Amino acid sequence: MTARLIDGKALSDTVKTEVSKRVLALKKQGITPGLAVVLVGDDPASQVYVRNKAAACDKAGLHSRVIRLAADTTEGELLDVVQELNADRSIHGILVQLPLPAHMNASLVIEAIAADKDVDGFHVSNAGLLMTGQPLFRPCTPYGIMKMLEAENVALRGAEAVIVGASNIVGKPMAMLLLAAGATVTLCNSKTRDLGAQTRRADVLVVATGKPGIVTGDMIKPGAVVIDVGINRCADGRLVGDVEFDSAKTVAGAITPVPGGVGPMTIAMLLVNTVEAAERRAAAIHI
Ligand SMILES: Nc1nc2c(c(=O)[nH]1)N[C@@H](CN(C=O)c1ccc(C(=O)N[C@@H](CCC(=O)O)C(=O)O)cc1)CN2
Repeated sequence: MTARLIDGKALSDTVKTEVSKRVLALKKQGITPGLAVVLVGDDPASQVYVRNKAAACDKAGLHSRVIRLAADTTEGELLDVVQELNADRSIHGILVQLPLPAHMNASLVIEAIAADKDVDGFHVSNAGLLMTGQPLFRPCTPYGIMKMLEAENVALRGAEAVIVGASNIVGKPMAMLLLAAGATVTLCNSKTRDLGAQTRRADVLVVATGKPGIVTGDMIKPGAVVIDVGINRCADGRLVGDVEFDSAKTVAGAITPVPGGVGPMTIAMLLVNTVEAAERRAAAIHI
């Protein structure tokens, strides 16, 4: 058996085309959705992601503003930039690219972003709204995964969903979205005993640990849908996921590739959240 490939690149193009139609409708009302991306330091991967976010905005007709700050910027200086963006009417969405340099408290910075511009969905009030089933912004990676599962017609009601990795930006919000869709959710972490015993129960398996090859084919239930969130660069320059692709594809029913799976969907859903923020503001003006 060879698993069906879930093409995140193709689906992200479809989502971005939908976004550009919504942007056009807003422009007819005199509103151009604006996204501000703040990058602190010179992490090479973050630079690529930020460039790709700005390019995706330009292509879909959104206004983007990238603010690049030196690695030795103080937390206070960064908080001042965030406050300026909170007050800027041309900006509907703000994100601070993670990871931040070690001398900064990421939670403090995220909490400084106005919750109604927090298009990453990381602010505590947005995490709370998601947890209580009234999401304002769904975090982009889990939101993109839900879109992929929907596009693949994966039945989630009553399904066993196992998530490996309990981060605030992927694992925990993923658990909330799958739970809301009716799945029975198991959230594994680095202390989980006998990880394979958990993953082998999964109809839907999401792996987001940053550990290349942590899940191998023998840890997957035959026919399962496997979503690989990991993006790890090997010494030879190749990108690999957290799932050992060659052994997994012989067992899974469907699997996301790396690259070309979850990553492109993260950026597409960021555009969706930004347009939603602009639409909400437009609706508030017209009430
Ligand atoms: N503020 C945020 N920081 C980070 C987030 C986030 O959602 N918000 N997620 C990740 C990084 N990330 C977006 O920022 C991201 C990662 C990967 C991709 C992507 O398209 N990957 C490509 C491969 C790209 C490459 O060549 O390196 C793929 O998988 O096909 C997009 C966005 C951490 N930080």
